[in-house]
Amino acid sequence: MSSLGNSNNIFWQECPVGKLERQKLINQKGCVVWITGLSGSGKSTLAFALNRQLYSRGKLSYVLDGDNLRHGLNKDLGFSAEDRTENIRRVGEVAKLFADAGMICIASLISPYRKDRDACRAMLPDSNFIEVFMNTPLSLCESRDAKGLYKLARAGKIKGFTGIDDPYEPPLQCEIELQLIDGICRTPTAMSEQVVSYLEEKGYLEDQ
Ligand SMILES: Nc1ncnc2c1ncn2[C@@H]1O[C@H](COP(=O)(O)OS(=O)(=O)O)[C@@H](OP(=O)(O)O)[C@H]1O
Ligand SMILES: Nc1ncnc2c1ncn2[C@@H]1O[C@H](COP(=O)(O)OP(=O)(O)O)[C@@H](O)[C@H]1O
Repeated sequence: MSSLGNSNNIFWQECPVGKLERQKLINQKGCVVWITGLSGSGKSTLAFALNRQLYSRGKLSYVLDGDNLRHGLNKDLGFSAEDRTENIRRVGEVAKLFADAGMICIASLISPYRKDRDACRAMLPDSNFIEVFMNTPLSLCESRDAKGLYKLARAGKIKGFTGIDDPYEPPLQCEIELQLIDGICRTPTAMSEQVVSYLEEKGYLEDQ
């Protein structure tokens, strides 16, 4: 390829050590676990619980959390539709690199637009994109209000807050949906175990 996007005269350089070799070396299979949901739905909590459980099993994972990435890589982005799309695109590209390195990459971002999540899925070969939908009702997210942002959004002090005056498009089809059972939210550990079981079932935790 000699031209791509805004860069001209660039050529893909094939690395002599491939993904399969890297996976064999670290004995795991690279993939992306993409956690989407409203603010306060429990994305970061699940991401960190999963990170810990995988670590305990000797599997290396790394969390790309929306809040944290906005302190660095994405510090130039706000919350307009365009900026959110660019935010998700960049994190999708980074997650793809982590998965290519052989890591289990856990991305936890609101990622409110379906087309942006689907674009990230399309970046990953061989269905190595596992979308986890935190289907926590807005009323519960708002009652938690861990950062006080819903209160500010309701008071009109934050404009364009997801779920209040900005859209959230739930997945139409996702690999895992985590929701209340009989109106009760399960523990982060229980939710994380469900994700680990899925990874196990699909062979992501098998020795390579
Ligand atoms: N307007 C608005 N809407 C939604 N969220 C807001 C907004 N302003 C600030 N925040 C804080 O930013 C965190 C979400 O960042 P993300 O990068 O995950 O958002 S997005 O995927 O680009 O929509 C989100 O963190 P989480 O609560 O962890 O989801 C909020 O703390
Ligand atoms: N499974 C859960 N059960 C009870 N409380 C939870 C659970 N998951 C998250 N929380 C609490 O909800 C709040 C928001 O969680 P957080 O992981 O920060 O959500 P998000 O990353 O989606 O904004 C935190 O105070 C957290 O302790």
